[in-house]
Amino acid sequence: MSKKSTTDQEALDYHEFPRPGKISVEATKAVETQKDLSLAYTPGVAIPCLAIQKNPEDAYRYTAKKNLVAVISNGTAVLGLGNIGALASKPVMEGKSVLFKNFSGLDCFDIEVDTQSIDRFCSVVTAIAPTFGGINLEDIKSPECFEIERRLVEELNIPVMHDDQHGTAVISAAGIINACIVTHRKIEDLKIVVVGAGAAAISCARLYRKLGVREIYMLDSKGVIHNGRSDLNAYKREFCAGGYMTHSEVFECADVVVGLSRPGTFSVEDIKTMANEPIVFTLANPTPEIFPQEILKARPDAVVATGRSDFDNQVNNVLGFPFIFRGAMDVRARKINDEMKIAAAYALADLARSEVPKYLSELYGKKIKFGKDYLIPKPFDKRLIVEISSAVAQAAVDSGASVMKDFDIKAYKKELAKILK
Ligand SMILES: NC(=O)C1=CN([C@@H]2O[C@H](COP(=O)(O)OP(=O)(O)OC[C@H]3O[C@@H](n4cnc5c(N)ncnc54)[C@H](OP(=O)(O)O)[C@@H]3O)[C@@H](O)[C@H]2O)C=CC1
Ligand SMILES: CC(=O)C(=O)O
Ligand SMILES: [Mg+2]
Repeated sequence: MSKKSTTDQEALDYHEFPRPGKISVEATKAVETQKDLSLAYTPGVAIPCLAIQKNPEDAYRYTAKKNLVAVISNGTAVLGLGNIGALASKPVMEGKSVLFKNFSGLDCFDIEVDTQSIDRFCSVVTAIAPTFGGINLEDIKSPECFEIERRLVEELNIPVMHDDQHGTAVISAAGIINACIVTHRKIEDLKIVVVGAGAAAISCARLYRKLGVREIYMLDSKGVIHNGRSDLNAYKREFCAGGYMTHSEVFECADVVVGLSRPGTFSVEDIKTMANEPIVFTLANPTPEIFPQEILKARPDAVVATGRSDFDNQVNNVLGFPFIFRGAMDVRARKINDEMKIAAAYALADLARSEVPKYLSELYGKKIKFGKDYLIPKPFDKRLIVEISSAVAQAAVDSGASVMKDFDIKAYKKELAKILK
């Protein structure tokens, strides 16, 4: 497969024509007569306003809040492109909005906030939060993203999740669970190298530990993170290797490498020294740390995944955020906790191991079957919304993140199945 599956001009044309951008707003009520206008606007609109003033819960009844997510970025870590600014991040945020709508039926506004100050960013998000039923933070650089998410989760009573952290953690965890099955490994025996020590890397490594992984080495732009370094923030310090180790040493006999950094941060020479059937996830976007064909040339026994849509095994948070928010919002969870993330990871892994519907094989032009080249479901799998959102909703109810009474997962699954019909 060539390194470039689409041309730059195709990408620009897609975004420009037939009208600029990727999203629009649609009305859900008719406003065609004087009577409609009197109901939708003044005087009729005053009635739900006053109802909501009296009982804020009524916002979920009379407005679009229940089904509306905000994708919010300050453009400081856009894909792997770096700090390109709020405005330049807009195509990515519009893209996430489209994916919310198409894959989970959630409506979405993208909001680009032009500030690098944690205080200012949090006060903007807090101020606009009443509009939304959930807030997906996106492409905010580390370490600021950790403090931003912590504060907003604490302050707001709707689900807030930094997608690059937790979406990525859930999907890569699902990929690792299934790669272990394919290569006959136990998760608790894995030696994992995480290349990158930013938003995605730290949260992925935290989730791997929660799944039972004991041996994790992390690298940042200065090398291996170890006790002897004095330049580490508190988040990186969680992943200190005991003593000094070289870059090459951590790769020796490693079972898994997860790249969450930028192109070229590790090499095929590193992969050559890994264990048999190495699990190699090169997840930097848009350009992976190493392209799959180079990995497979050096190590034909490798199990490989990227974050991109044009290769097999797309380990990308698109498999997470639409469904995690759908499940969390439908049961009015106040938070997205670890139980919900772990439930999502196992549900994703399980789904990949079940028989693949014919329409997916037709869409991808080949027979798709669980194995080395199909570790993780395809984004167009219509069962994702049913299986992942229901697992998340059930975990929210079981863990107390939602106080919903009488949650009926069977009935909920039936409702979910109707969304993409
Ligand atoms: N597939 C997917 O679903 C996702 C992929 N990603 C991708 O992961 C990458 C990182 O994203 P994110 O965590 O948000 O960004 P951050 O800016 O938070 O983190 C980037 C990290 O890369 C590290 N890095 C840079 N150069 C090197 C190097 N030579 N060796 C080792 N580490 C290095 C940085 O080190 P330092 O701390 O020293 O600066 C930093 O820790 C991006 O390419 C992004 O597209 C992110 C989310 C989802
Ligand atoms: C996929 C994604 O969110 C990223 O690369 O930043
Ligand atoms: Mg992102």
